Amino acid sequence: MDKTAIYYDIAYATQHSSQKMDIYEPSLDGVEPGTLFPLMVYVHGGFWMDRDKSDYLTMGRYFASKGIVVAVVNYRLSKKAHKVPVRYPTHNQDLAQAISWLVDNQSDYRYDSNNIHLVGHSCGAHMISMIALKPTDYLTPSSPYTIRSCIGIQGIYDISQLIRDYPDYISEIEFVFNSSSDWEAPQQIVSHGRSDYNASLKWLIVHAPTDQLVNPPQSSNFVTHLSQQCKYTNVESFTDAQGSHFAVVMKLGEEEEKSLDNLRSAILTFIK
Ligand SMILES: N[C@@H](CC(=O)c1ccccc1NC=O)C(=O)O
Repeated sequence: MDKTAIYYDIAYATQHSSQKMDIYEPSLDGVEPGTLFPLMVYVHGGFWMDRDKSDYLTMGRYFASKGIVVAVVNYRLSKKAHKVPVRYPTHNQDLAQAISWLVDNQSDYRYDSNNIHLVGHSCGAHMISMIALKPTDYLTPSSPYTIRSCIGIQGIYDISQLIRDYPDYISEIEFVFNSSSDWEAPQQIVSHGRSDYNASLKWLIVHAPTDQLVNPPQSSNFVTHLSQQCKYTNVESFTDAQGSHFAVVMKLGEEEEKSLDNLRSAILTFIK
């Protein structure tokens, strides 16, 4: 029996109804009292404008069944229908508020806020990387914390390059940004060095060669940037995953999806 406890719709801020997350807590059966689990913060993709935490229910349950607390975060989305536009970098600021909330409220849950792992898919990988490279620009918790690793999956890291490679995307994501200067150098993530807050931060950069929506050089170039410009010494690239841009993460928690066994175990080994 799956004894994962799921806490739905926990509000981490009060400016907007999207500022909520679902927290999956592993069963405490057979676990020594006082044990603190690692915390995975999962950030969904959807081009900063679509999708929802509820798509990741099986993924949350899966990693919780392996002894990880999982927080699947929603953030304000840039919707064309919004009267007051939500624009970049609001998404990053919401994610930062979620992480800060998790650090400050750790005593209510069973995770260790010195053992945080950020996982982001597609634009979510861009979001976690922005925060991990410049944590003090974003994070404001009042308690100590350590982000130990970042796992980017089918990530966007270089928006200018993405638009050069897929010119049609500009009309889709234009309204996410105030202007192109939001993503041109020097604001570009690939122009950022690291801040020296956490030199031992580990990176796992995952990209399936079968991704048709975001091309794998986004990831391989970011790996080079992290090692050469940022001088991170623990950067791993993982390309042994099969599936479309979204299938890789939507099916990640389905154990019957054998083609994702390698990725599941790579992530577990990386976090543990
Ligand atoms: N908004 C659309 C498309 C989308 O998200 C997307 C399309 C091309 C490349 C990357 C995408 N998403 C990244 O977060 C969707 O949710 O499927």
